[in-house]
Amino acid sequence: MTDQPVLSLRGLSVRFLMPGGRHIPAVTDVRLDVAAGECLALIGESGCGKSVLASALLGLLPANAQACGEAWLRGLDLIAADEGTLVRRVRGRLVGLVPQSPAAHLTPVRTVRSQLAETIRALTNTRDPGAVERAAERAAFPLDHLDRYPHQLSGGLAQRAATALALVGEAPLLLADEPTTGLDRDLVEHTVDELRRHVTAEEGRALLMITHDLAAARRVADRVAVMYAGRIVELADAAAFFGEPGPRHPYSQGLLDALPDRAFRPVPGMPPELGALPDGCAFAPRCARATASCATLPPTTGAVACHHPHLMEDLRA
Ligand SMILES: Nc1ncnc2c1ncn2[C@@H]1O[C@H](COP(=O)(O)OP(=O)(O)OP(=O)(O)O)[C@@H](O)[C@H]1O
Ligand code: NI
Repeated sequence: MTDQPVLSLRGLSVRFLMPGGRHIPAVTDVRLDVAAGECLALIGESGCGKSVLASALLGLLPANAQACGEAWLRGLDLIAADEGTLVRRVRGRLVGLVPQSPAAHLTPVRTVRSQLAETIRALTNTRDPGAVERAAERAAFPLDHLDRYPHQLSGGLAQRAATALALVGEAPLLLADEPTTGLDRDLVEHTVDELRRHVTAEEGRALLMITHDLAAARRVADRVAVMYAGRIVELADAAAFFGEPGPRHPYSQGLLDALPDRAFRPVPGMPPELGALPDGCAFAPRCARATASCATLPPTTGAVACHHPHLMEDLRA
């Protein structure tokens, strides 16, 4: 195995072109790496750009979107790839997508067996019927449910079917966008544990998990990337972030304080309109630590984009 990251994002930005020549910057200047065997959780409030980033990696942005920057995966820049390359090499093969809503992602009129068989044929050229059962077993999908239709599955089993499909191509990057939405707590834990199980350095696989669910992120992530208004404002080791010394960006602290088992105090105010961002720090209007210096964009020194992040010493005090 090499030390090369599985995924390297360099200056990745996506903006939407709107009528009247307006632009909406949904993702701005994202730089991060995900290593083999690593799970990176991408967190942040609704509308901050998480799913747009995921769509950019799969070449599935809407027509009015413009992506720039680079996203390297096994020597291929996903942002520069044309549609043919995306179909032949990327979707399912380099990037396995675990969808947000498996029920909607699965084809309603076909059984799980037939959908798995088709994906296996398409991605691996295998017609061996045993391959379907092996694929189901990998995702702990029960074999006696293979002949069911998606609507006959519980939420948890639909999620496992979707995971089985995502794993077929042996993709080095698993991309999970809110894989636990609508599942109850036990199933959340089971689902993220299952995903985690497939992410090993030996297999050279990495997981980028987009989630609102900080408890799920805490359970499986090695590192956390916090997104605010399209930018990554903090990149941190998960143990330090969720445990001691805690997050350093005031927004990250706000997210954790909002948890029911912590202060249960929501981040004050609302996320900004992406089409009307302030010139400086986008979080400043909601930030108790904001000063005049926040009228300029914060530097990204270290892994925190903030003019006055919490200092490690203060957090420990
Ligand atoms: N087709 C589009 N046209 C214009 N703007 C869009 C379009 N799709 C998304 N956006 C903008 O991109 C922003 C980010 O959306 P995105 O779906 O990535 O949010 P998210 O972080 O995934 O939120 P959630 O947690 O609710 O899924 C939205 O707030 C919206 O302003
Ligand atoms: Ni989303």
